[in-house]
Amino acid sequence: MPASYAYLGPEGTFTEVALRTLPEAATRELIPYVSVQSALDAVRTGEAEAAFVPIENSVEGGITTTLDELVAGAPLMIYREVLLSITFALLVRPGTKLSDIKTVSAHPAAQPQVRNWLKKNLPDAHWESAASNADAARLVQEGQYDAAFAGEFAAARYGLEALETEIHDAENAQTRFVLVGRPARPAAPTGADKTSVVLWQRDDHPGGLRDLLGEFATRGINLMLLQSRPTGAGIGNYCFCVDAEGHISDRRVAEALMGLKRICLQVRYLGSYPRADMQPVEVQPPRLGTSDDEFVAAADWVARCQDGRF
Ligand SMILES: O=C(O)C(=O)Cc1ccccc1
Repeated sequence: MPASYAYLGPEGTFTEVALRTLPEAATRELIPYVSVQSALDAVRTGEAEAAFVPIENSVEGGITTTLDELVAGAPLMIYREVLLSITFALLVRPGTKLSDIKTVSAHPAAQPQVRNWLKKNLPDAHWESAASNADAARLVQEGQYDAAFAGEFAAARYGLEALETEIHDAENAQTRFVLVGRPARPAAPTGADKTSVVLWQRDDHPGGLRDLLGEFATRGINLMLLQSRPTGAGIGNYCFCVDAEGHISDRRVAEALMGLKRICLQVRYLGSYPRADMQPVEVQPPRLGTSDDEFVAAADWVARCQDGRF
């Protein structure tokens, strides 16, 4: 049996479409799971080699179920990311008219992307959350709901028709997906990489978050995501999910992680992987002293001082 990738199913999700854009997916068995949790569990138990799940969208931010799964439990690592532009179709059983629709369903992350359209076109329709957009389509096929927001491509799979297409409140809405596996040596740097970590503060004090962010700022590292998630230990207790430009093998990134390790209660490394947009990482101001060579030279100098060879 070939190694398998678990993904947020059932068949016909945006997740499946995004997964199939990865060359390595062609050589794996792709297995749909009913939820992000179950797909990631399959990785943790060794049932699947990796799982492919949505993690962030440009309209609403982080997909919290995915972030929370990565933050807690046995450590996992992000290997790859994919960006997909998203527009929704309104899928119904053949013959259904707009005026027949009393209930609509989709994944919760779809709601902020279709809210204005719904208000204008179906102001009285009742929203029912589904485990995924394709699952909403499946439930429409079964007769549980009247309409689903999903990819137009899901219509054929579930015997539905698209009453409307190209539904999107925000232009250029994109969703980011990640391939998650068990911890392993990160892939070699490409020059266009990002590094994901979760940070827990040691204590609550004024400027605490600034101290964490300062470890990146002083080394010229730009951030691409900062999302706080409750730790579950009471109101006001948060950890921070951070995506930073660069690879752990870049000296400035490694030094920032060392700085964070010293000042944080806990740091969870979630991986270094190529950016989907393949934009080369440019060191941000302060540029002075943030290149690999300068870190090496400075470390050499300290070693020579310690040796009395300066
Ligand atoms: O992949 C899907 O179809 C999902 O249900 C997740 C999702 C939700 C909203 C936008 C893109 C992907």
